[in-house]
Amino acid sequence: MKLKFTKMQGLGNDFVVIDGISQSVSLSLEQVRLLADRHFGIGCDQVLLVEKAIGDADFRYRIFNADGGEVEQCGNGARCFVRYVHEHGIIHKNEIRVETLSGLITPRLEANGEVSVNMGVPRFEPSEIPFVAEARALSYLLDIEDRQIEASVISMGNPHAVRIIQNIEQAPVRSEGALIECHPRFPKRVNVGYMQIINRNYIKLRVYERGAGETLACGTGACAAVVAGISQNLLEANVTVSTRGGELLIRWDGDNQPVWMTGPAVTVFQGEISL
Ligand SMILES: N[C@H](CCC[C@H](N)C(=O)O)C(=O)O
Repeated sequence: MKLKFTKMQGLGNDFVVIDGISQSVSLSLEQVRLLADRHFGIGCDQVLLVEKAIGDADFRYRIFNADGGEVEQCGNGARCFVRYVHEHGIIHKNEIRVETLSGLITPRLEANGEVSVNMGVPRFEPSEIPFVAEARALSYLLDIEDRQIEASVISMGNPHAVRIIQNIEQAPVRSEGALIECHPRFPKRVNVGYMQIINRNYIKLRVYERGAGETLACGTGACAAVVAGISQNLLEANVTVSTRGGELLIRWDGDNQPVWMTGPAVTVFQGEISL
């Protein structure tokens, strides 16, 4: 099967984007892993599939981690998605409605070239994450090897554990993140964010992503970290999130309000691969 693809990135979180509308695409777990492989394939953190909507939205947006697993949501990918369908002339309106496994999101191309996305309402009930816990709490203690660590647990459609740390450069992102990702209290595994609060409108964040490892940026991780900080009265409604790949603007007005994310989306190159 020959597949046309477009390589894109949002703050260094990189994607192979495939048009599943003009091409008939059916990807096995092994084929996704090959596309994502940085030595034997194209290389990316996630593979994004553009499909016709099932309902009355404009598109369906399918997301596969580098390990081949299909997941519910991807924030940086959503910005690249709207850039992709515009650049390929598939649609011309600036705000689009996109179905994901976790519900509808509305990415919007801004006049200044950035992209804003309504990422939906965060969820906190353990059963909605999913997370094994007696009751909902602002943070939880997890047994990791010979110690206990504290984390907030939030869903942005996909599951996130958020740790508050004092020094982002010394955060045990890969060693501890890998242990939390597969912790038995997360039946579907979890993305693990390490947040250093600089002030009430500025944080630094690193994320060990489920199914991809540490990435240069994680859009849903930025949303989850800001929600965790605001929920604990540590942050204001508008927060700049500094990631290793650059800055995201996140806004959340609390309670049942949606989280808004604004940031860049860049096309790197196009190509064709034989699978
Ligand atoms: N690794 C995530 C999916 C990609 C999320 C991330 N790339 C983003 O920008 O939100 C998960 O397994 O839920």
